[in-house]
Amino acid sequence: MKQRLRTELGEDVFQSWFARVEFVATDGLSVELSVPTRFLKSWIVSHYQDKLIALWQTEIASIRRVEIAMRSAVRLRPQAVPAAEERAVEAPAAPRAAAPAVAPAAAAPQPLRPVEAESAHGGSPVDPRFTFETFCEGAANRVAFAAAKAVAETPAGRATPYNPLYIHAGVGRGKTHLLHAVTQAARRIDPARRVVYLTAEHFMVRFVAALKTQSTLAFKEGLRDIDLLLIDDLQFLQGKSVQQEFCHTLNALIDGARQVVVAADRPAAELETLDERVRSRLRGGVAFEIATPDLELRQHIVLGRYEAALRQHPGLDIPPMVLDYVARTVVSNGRDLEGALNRLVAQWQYTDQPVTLASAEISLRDLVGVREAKRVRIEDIQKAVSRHYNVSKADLLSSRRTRTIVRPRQIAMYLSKMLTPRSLPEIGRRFGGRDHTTVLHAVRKVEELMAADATLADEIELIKRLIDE
Ligand SMILES: Nc1ncnc2c1ncn2[C@@H]1O[C@H](COP(=O)(O)OP(=O)(O)OP(=O)(O)O)[C@@H](O)[C@H]1O
Repeated sequence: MKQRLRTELGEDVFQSWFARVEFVATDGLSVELSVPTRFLKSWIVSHYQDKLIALWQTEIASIRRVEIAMRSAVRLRPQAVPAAEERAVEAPAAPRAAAPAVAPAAAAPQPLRPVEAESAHGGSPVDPRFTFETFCEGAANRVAFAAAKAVAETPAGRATPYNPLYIHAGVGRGKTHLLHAVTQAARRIDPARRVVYLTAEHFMVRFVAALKTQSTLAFKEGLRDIDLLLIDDLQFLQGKSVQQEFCHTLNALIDGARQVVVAADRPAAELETLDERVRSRLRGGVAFEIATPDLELRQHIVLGRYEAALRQHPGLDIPPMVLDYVARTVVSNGRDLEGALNRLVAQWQYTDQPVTLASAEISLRDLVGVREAKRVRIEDIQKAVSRHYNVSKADLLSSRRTRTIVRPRQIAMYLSKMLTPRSLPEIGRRFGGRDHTTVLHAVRKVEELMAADATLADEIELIKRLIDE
């Protein structure tokens, strides 16, 4: 993989950013890599995440995410990473390199620590910088924010009326930030309250480990004996037995008036691979969406980040006009805003050139105006294709082999593979229980036809547009 990166990116870029990246593990869905410094992590995440995913997918098609951990943050490390030490490894001898690298989150004026390692409560690590104080409130997240605060402030042994509280939003809009904030505030307000924050992946890993060591009873009891359980990235909870166990845990906690908070990237009803019992239990609670940030919230986030960066680099100088430009043009989410600011700080830090509107325009080219892609569902594709070709959805899913139906069906399968993250077997299931090889054949066939027939290619483009609308 390193060799491919080197070829794709060139020796210089590879040496600057990837020479010290190490492979840690993969579970087929995500790949974990590690890097030695926070800055390197933030840089790779904001600049190369998609490229890494695409490269890994050429090796393992099911890969959906690449996660980058800091090597030293994986294990318990009680005190701050000395920023200067980070810089010493990081900085390609540059005029402003004496200043510390910008933190990826809106740091409060406190010593920066790496993500808190596995907590004493046995949960996943939480980032000490993700607090209510560093979370910017706005129209997009006001209700979720208020509900999250109410959860944190509710005394042990009681639950809010939002139980489970289900928070959903597209990438980078602050779900994890909010869950970490609840976790930390709840522990601070009442240290006796048993609070456990777990990513769905961590939940799975624990469960599988408990199965291996035949300690599932201890695992179950451990989870049912807590006051507040927060589960992040629920969309990654895979596997029948693990979902059943999660369902039992949900039932036991909610029925016992213990609070549960769940975050995911889409509404519960759309978590198609999730056990129906879990979905229905989640629907029994209250769901709030965090919407895309409006201009006011984006300005707020940019200023919060800038102030945090200023505390680290007292000489930092990014003109207000440029900050405003970032807030006005990077419209997708908090993560991209953070990435944009990190880039400008790095530009200031390493180039010795003033940050101007013109230079910002160049360095933020790929972030400007990017809107979050609409999540497309297989049903939307089936609907658009049946409308366009005037065949019924039942025909698309049927085993009829008439040419007028086979072609639209193949096109619908092709679009499902192109526009959704669903796997070939799953698409097959959603098209009347077909085998994954049938879907693969459809994808190849449509690609072949499109290459030979420009009219068909245009037609498919048109259907895509209809789906987007
Ligand atoms: N309202 C906000 N105020 C301050 N920071 C924010 C806000 N929204 C997002 N961010 C910042 O953007 C970054 C991404 O947020 P976070 O990781 O919480 O997103 P997420 O919704 O969990 O995304 P994903 O689903 O990709 O994990 C974080 O650094 C977070 O601090």
